[in-house]
Formats: sequence, structure tokens, C-alpha cells
Amino acid sequence: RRLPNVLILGAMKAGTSTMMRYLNFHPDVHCALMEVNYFDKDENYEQGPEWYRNQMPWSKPGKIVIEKSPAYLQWTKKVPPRVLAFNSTVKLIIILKDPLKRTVSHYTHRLAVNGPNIQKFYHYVVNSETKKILTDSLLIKTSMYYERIHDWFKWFPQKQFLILSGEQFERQPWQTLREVETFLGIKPFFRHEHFQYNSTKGFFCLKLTNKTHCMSSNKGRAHPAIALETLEKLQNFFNIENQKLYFLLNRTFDWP
Ligand SMILES: Nc1ncnc2c1ncn2[C@@H]1O[C@H](COP(=O)(O)OS(=O)(=O)O)[C@@H](OP(=O)(O)O)[C@H]1O
Repeated sequence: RRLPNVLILGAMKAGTSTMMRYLNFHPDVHCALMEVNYFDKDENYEQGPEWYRNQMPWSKPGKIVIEKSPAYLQWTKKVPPRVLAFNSTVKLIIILKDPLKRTVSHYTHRLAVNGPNIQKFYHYVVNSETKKILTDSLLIKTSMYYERIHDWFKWFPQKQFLILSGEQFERQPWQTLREVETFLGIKPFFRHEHFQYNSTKGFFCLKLTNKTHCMSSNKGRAHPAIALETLEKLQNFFNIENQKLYFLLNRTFDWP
């Protein structure tokens, strides 16, 4: 077992599990298929690097080992200095998706995990007294990409990051995977003809041999209807956040 030389930091609900599932088929890659949460959870970090290594898959020398824990793009004060102390040359991948859609997906995830009796979406994202956006709520904090990535850029040079569009990954996974292959310096493996659109799921599935690999039913869930007023309020908030992100990265994404 070898320690990872690539981390997928997040964002939670931006397509990170699908990315890991696909990359694990690449002959030069081994992926840890569980989220290890080594750098964010103190009780794991305190176990030390040997513990971390033992959570990794078996791997052959010279291959790429990838771990992903989307919490690494949530706890961005604590995690980056720990990662720097671990490996200053580690490659870092981030997938971003329209922050409004990501926030609703995050809430949908909570509904699925905790049941229908949790608070309404509005109460997770807006302070009902001040009517201000709850920037400390994990649902919002995770979608504040400018802040999260800016925190990471304090510790690692930009050239160590690959920042991907979750929308492009959904529409043309073969293209996004080619970007990853180039970034990792591994041979091109995934091709357009390996992907079949599944109209029931509403997503592409990977077909390498005669077996088709679709994500399970907890990926690509139907989202609950959210009041238009709440969505507009959030969109106004994210418009400003997104502009800051575009300036930081010197590129735009196709979000409204
Ligand atoms: N091929 C394929 N199949 C199914 N789902 C796909 C796929 N590609 C991307 N997605 C999107 O991935 C979203 C879940 O993101 P993550 O895997 O990052 O979630 S998690 O953080 O690991 O819980 C998931 O979000 P929801 O639609 O809210 O379930 C999908 O939008």
C-alpha cells in the first residue's frame, strides 16, 4: 500500500464519486474508494501517516494513488497546512458545479440521510430573523468556492491544482477525464465511445467491456422543489461569489 500522490478535494456533490469510480478503471491509477477523511478529522489525523497508508488500496510501484474526501474543500483553514506537511508536491483536483445546484444537492443528501423531518431548506441557508444568508452553514460554506480555493492557494501554487467543471463532466465525461489524464501525465485511456447516455438516469454511464457501470441510485437523485424567492436570494448571493472566483482563477464557468 502506498500513500496517495493525488487528492480530490471536492466539492461535495460536484461529481467526485463518479470521477473516482471512473479513474479507478485507468490502468495507471489506484483509487481509495472510501472517503478516508484523514486531513480533516482530528481522530484520523492523530493516527499518523502509517494509519493513512493502511487505508489505501494495494498499488503497483509507479502508479498513481488517489484519495478523495470532499471535506478537504470544506475545512480549508485546517486541511491545507496538514496536506503541505504531508507532501508539498501532491497534485490537487477540484471539481466545481453551479453553487446553487450544489447547495440544493447537499440538502437533498441530508434529506436522504436524516429523513424528511429535518428543517426546511430555507432554514439551512437563511437566518429567519436577519434574512441574511447563513455563511457559516456547511451548505453555504461549501458553495463559497472563492473563499475555499483562496484558502488553499495560500499554501500551494496554482499550478498544482486542476480545477474542473462538474457540468462539463456530466455532459462530456470523456473530455474531463482527458484533462485529468494530461494533468497526471498518464496515458490517454478513456474515449468518447466508452460512454453511453442512460436516459432513465439522465447521466452517462461507463461501458468499457460488455458491462455498463452506472452510478447507484444515491447519485443523480431528484431534488425537492425550493421556493423561487429563496432560490433568487441565493442566486444574488452566489453571483457576487462567482465573480470573485472567476477573477481568482482567471476563467469563467457556465453558471447563471
Ligand atoms: N454519471 C453520473 N451519474 C450520476 N451522478 C453524476 C454523474 N456525473 C455527475 N453526477 C453528479 O454527481 C453528484 C454527486 O456528487 P458527488 O459524487 O461529489 O457526491 S458526494 O460528495 O460524494 O456525496 C450527483 O448529484 P445529485 O444529482 O444531486 O445526486 C450528480 O449530479
